[in-house]
Amino acid sequence: MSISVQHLTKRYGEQTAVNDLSFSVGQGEIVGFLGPNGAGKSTTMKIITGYLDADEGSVEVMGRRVRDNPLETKKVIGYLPEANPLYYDMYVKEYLHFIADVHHLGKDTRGRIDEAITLTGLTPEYKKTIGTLSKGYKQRVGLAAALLHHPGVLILDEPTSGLDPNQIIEIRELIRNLGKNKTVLFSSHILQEVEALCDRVIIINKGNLVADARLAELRSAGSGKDEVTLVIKESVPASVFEAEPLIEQCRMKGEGHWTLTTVSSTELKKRLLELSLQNNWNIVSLHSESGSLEAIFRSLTSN
Ligand SMILES: Nc1ncnc2c1ncn2[C@@H]1O[C@H](COP(=O)(O)OP(=O)(O)OP(=O)(O)O)[C@@H](O)[C@H]1O
Repeated sequence: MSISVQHLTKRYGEQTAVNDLSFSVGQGEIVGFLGPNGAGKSTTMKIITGYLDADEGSVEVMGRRVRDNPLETKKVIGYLPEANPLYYDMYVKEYLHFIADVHHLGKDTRGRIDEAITLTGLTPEYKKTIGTLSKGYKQRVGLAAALLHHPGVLILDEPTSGLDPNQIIEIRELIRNLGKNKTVLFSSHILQEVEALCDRVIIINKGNLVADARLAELRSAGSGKDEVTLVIKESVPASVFEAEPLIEQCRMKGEGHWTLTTVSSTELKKRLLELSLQNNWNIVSLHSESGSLEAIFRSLTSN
């Protein structure tokens, strides 16, 4: 196993941020680490990378126990923290030199920097100071810094957060390429991204593991529940849907925009058409989806 997390618990004062969490990631896997805000993802990643100590449990990365060998483990891990701390006054190459020195890369420094710049697509921008780069390029600098020492494991905390759609696609491609010969654990709130990049997901909620499965397994496990999206021009109270036996859960996503969970989308759509006739609703759209990652994520993390 590249990463093995065993019974990890981390408390901040009274709050348990990570609770008896266990999972492992095999060599060469790209695994998505999901959970709502505050679920404990960053805390777990900081413990895996040796930047934070756990209260209980243990972590091994490529056979090294993180707590016993923090320096040794840092050599095999490339970490992109959520905040991506960078020195904005430094030139890109200057910063990468600084990181290379931290890793004692010695005579390999130049070659490694050029390689990381090429790999992360920084070539057109590397002559600038970091502070003048766009957010997407700053993220590439963080990734280049994480790659310099040729780590076998990459831990990326929300690598595409705050980027525009083009940058998201570019960074995603980059992660996909890096994942060809590295183990990658990355956190994200973008479920399509997770679907595009990985076969397996680990989902936590309030510090607890709620799913650790291949996407295909999750989808078939969740396929007993369908989601129907109804958009109507009229504004109606939730009680209209709550009174319907076919509807297990209703959520308003916007004025007249409803997401309804049911065991039978076919039956529910028929019923919604009846309701729209009875109440003179103007339907803008009515469609269903079964076993979407979004629906599964919500059902696992909604308490
Ligand atoms: N240094 C700290 N001191 C006290 N509480 C903390 C600290 N760091 C995190 N927490 C709390 O621990 C919980 C888990 O936080 P964490 O940042 O690990 O969640 P997350 O899943 O990464 O969230 P997000 O998706 O919003 O980044 C949160 O309730 C957070 O407020």
